[in-house]
Amino acid sequence: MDNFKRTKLPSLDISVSCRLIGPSGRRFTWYSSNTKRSGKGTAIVWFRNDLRMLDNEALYKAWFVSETVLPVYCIDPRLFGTTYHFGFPKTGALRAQFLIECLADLRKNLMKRGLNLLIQHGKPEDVLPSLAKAYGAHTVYAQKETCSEELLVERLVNKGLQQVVIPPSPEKTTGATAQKIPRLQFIWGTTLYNIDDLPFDAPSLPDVYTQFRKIVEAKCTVRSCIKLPTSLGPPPEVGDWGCLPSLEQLGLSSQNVSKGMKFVGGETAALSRVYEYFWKKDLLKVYKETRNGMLGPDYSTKFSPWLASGSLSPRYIHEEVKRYEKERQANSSTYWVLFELIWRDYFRFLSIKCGNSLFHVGGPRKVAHQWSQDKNFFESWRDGRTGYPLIDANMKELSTTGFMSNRGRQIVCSFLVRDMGIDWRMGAEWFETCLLDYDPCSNYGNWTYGSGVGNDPREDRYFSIPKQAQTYDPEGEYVAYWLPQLKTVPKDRRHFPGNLYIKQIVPLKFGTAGRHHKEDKSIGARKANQRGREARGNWRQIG
Ligand SMILES: Cc1cc2nc3c(=O)[nH]c(=O)nc-3n(C[C@H](O)[C@H](O)[C@H](O)COP(=O)(O)OP(=O)(O)OC[C@H]3O[C@@H](n4cnc5c(N)ncnc54)[C@H](O)[C@@H]3O)c2cc1C
Ligand SMILES: Nc1ncnc2c1ncn2[C@@H]1O[C@H](COP(=O)(O)OP(=O)(O)OP(=O)(O)O)[C@@H](O)[C@H]1O
Repeated sequence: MDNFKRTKLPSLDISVSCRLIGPSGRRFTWYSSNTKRSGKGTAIVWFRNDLRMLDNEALYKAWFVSETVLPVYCIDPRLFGTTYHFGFPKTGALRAQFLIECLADLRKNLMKRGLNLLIQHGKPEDVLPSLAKAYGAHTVYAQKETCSEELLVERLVNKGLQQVVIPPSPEKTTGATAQKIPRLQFIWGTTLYNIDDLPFDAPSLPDVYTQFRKIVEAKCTVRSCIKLPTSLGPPPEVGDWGCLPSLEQLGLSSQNVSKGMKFVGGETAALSRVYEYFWKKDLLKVYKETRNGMLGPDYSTKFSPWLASGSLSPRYIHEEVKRYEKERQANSSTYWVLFELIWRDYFRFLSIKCGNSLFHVGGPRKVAHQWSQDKNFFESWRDGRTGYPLIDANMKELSTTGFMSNRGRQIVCSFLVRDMGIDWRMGAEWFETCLLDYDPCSNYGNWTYGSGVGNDPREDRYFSIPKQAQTYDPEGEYVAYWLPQLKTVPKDRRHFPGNLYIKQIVPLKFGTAGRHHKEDKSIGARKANQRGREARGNWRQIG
């Protein structure tokens, strides 16, 4: 594993795996030829974080209630601005590239079914009302979002549509009174469990994950995937379907993934990865044992970037897990993928309950704590220069590939907030920039959780670097992969190489527990350590 150079994800040839898993393959058909549409006129599908065909209810509904569907994606300039407090790029180049690939794939798949994707550069609240007017659309369908930035856009689009009056079409109306305002219809589509099937409403959502999980597992069922008809046409008459943006047009410079994992955007790649992980490599049966790994493509599913962009439906994963359990085997690993997807659901529903407190410094519990915003500390964390190989390797993986394992994310979060005492929102916003799988609910949910301001029954979770290194990278393989200068260091010293590596920027809150760590006694280091201690407050060690 140490010498893997760069892995494309999925590593299968997409066109080959598509044939294996596609409609003519051995799995159930995704497209149904029986359904008849019964609607009139034009409906718009406003694609957001649901960049897929399979199990896309908004697309299905729009098709069903119309004679023609106009699929639209708006390149919203706000997504390419800066993060809220600290001014980092709102979308980094790697996620932007992934998004462009998702859009190209969606367009290709829509064309296969007799439609296309209209790409518009502009804010949805400007684009959609004018399209609704130009095409006389009676309805705009879109997937519902839950965080305030997206909710604001929803309100603005709705307001814009209220100003649009669709004149009666001459041949189909009898009186002049049939003028209409296009409706905005939201569809719930991000989670495994549908919000309408929950046995509680958002304000009474259990605060603790385990309670939430036990209730939904006992009382709810996961709905089946929505199947689309084989043909979605005819398309509306569109002069120019628009071009996909280049990174430069989005104000970003192209970034080559030189090592680690290169994720390919789009539904086709997403379905290939599911096929590869479950069926071809047969990894689902060992997921629970491998999921805490950090190195390589196969220790965990790597579904998250496709889930976040909506190129992959969690309900499809559920159906595939159930099929695997029937055809191969069911064990705690096959269940555990669903267990993790319920975490994702939990953070999504929590975002409705918590509102903006999810983004506030005190988090949902409104914890008062003195955080530091020391630029030097933060930048050393961000750039992978803390002097702790485990932190530095993970941060380098993040900036090189846009991905970091769940284990790595917990460790670097704990280090930033507990060992360095830095404002957790700086870390969360940096993740917002970099992560391919960035999702406001899962990101801010996990950050508030990890920094002790969320709904964690264990408020003071501290991840001890020596212990984490010993357990999850005992041979130092992971750190040597990302920090090649450590390759020549003996394996048992790779995590604490002393003067063979850069100086540690702060001491660990609970020390290095006898590892090969020489205290740095320089004046600069003493000052930095003191600043660190002042900022770090009183966390207790549990990890
Ligand atoms: C500080 C921090 C920030 C995070 N930010 C994000 C984020 O912005 N977007 C995101 O999708 N995940 C986030 N996670 C959760 C988790 O790290 C990733 O979902 C996971 O590492 C993705 O890899 P995978 O698909 O191989 O996961 P697997 O282990 O294969 O899990 C399967 C799926 O379950 C879901 N899942 C697993 N763990 C979690 C979790 N803790 N919270 C929510 N969903 C989970 C994901 O959708 C994942 O794809 C964050 C975790 C931490 C600690
Ligand atoms: N999708 C999203 N991605 C990232 N951040 C989001 C998203 N939706 C909402 N937010 C964040 O929610 C917060 C908005 O909360 P609010 O309106 O309460 O801000 P505020 O009161 O001005 O914040 P503060 O008091 O911290 O300055 C902002 O931090 C905003 O970035």
